[in-house]
Amino acid sequence: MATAGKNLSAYDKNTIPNAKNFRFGIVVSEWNDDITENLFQGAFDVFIENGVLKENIVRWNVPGSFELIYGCKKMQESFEMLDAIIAVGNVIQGETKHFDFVCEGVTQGIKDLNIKSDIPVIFCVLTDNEKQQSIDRSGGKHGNKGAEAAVAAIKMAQLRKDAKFYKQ
Ligand SMILES: Nc1c(NC[C@H](O)[C@H](O)[C@H](O)CO)[nH]c(=O)[nH]c1=O
Ligand SMILES: CC(=O)[C@@H](O)COP(=O)(O)O
Repeated sequence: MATAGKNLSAYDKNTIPNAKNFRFGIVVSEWNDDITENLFQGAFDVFIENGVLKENIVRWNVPGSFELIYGCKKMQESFEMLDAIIAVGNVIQGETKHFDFVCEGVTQGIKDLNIKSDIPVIFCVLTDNEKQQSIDRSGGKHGNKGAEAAVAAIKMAQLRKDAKFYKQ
């Protein structure tokens, strides 16, 4: 189902573990900050709704989505107690192929971070053909991708915790 068929902000609280003991990082791209700020707020609000303490949410900013890779890597290295990180960005097609390279680079880079580190990085990067699509997915008619990312972060933090338990 495409995004157009669902509300990105909708989730069943009964399927979400209580997150009061989890600690999260959010790395936010400053490109298209009118969009990325809404994505950040969507994620932040879902964390608070599910019991995360404000002092357990760390935010860093980076210039653009391509820098999310390095920013998330350094956050993994700097805060080993984090349970998950969300990478927040918004890439919008321009006149050239730069869009393709930024999107592919960020996608592969964040994938690599998930392989190399024990702290999961959630992909909250909108890769849109036009601005209206970004507006629609950052608190508009299709909900907020940031909310969806926070739900994923909580679920992955719980999976990571369960995996450590079974490894004992
Ligand atoms: N055009 C967009 C960019 N471009 C900038 C790159 O992300 C990067 O910061 C630059 O190439 C320097 O390394 N970034 C976005 O996040 N969104 C865009 O639409
Ligand atoms: C994704 C981009 O870097 C892009 O928005 C830049 O625009 P352009 O391709 O017109 O240089």
